[in-house]
Amino acid sequence: MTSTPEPERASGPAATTAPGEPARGPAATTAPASGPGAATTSAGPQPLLVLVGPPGSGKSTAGALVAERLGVALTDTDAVLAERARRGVGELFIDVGEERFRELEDAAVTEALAAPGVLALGSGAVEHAASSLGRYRADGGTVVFLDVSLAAGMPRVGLNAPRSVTLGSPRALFSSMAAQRRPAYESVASAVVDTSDLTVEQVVEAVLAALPGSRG
Ligand SMILES: Nc1ncnc2c1ncn2[C@@H]1O[C@H](COP(=O)(O)OP(=O)(O)OP(=O)(O)O)[C@@H](O)[C@H]1O
Ligand SMILES: O=C(O)C1=C[C@@H](O)[C@@H](O)[C@H](O)C1
Ligand SMILES: [Mg+2]
Repeated sequence: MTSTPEPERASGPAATTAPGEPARGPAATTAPASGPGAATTSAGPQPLLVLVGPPGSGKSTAGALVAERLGVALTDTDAVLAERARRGVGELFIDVGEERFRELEDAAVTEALAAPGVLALGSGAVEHAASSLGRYRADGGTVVFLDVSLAAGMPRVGLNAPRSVTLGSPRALFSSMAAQRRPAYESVASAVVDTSDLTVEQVVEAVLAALPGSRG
């Protein structure tokens, strides 16, 4: 049976060291894949944890550092799709259209949920992936919803430019997309980390604290 307990809300860690330079544009899968990363169930290997959340919440950046701390590989489904398509995900999305993009993304998510390490999902993947993430959690997996406020997220994704009269407001688009997806993020999450006022290093600590058996 799928159990979906209420997500814990992790409060920010009290003291942190200065953050390292956040990683940008991670490869689809970063080494190493050894060490404690091979969470395995009777159904086979699965990631130690999965990160979901809106653009700019830090899934790729914090995910790479969490994977490094755990000594395991990071799989980033956006990077997998970009590598396979030999172009950026934004470009792929426009070239093939959303329906085909989601098919490719669903396949990448299914594969990644059967591999060890840390998994960062594309922001839009969660709506299609809810049932597979439910099974992953029922098998003991950890899904962390990295949340971010509009005010903190917009500058991170470079969408804080003034409103364009012809194209409309990126802020309004970001806001309505985030609101539409929030229930999906919340429903799949075993823990929530609000990253709005946290450094990347604090986010990493909060994510590590959400792992079962953590003393954080
Ligand atoms: N806690 C943080 N504080 C400040 N900046 C951050 C934080 N987390 C991430 N960033 C910065 O925000 C930008 C976006 O981060 P990142 O690409 O990791 O987000 P994402 O959740 O993977 O987004 P997307 O859904 O678009 O892939 C990067 O420039 C990153 O350095
Ligand atoms: O928000 C979205 O729908 C998307 C976000 C990116 O992470 C990519 O997964 C893709 O560009 C779609
Ligand atoms: Mg990302």
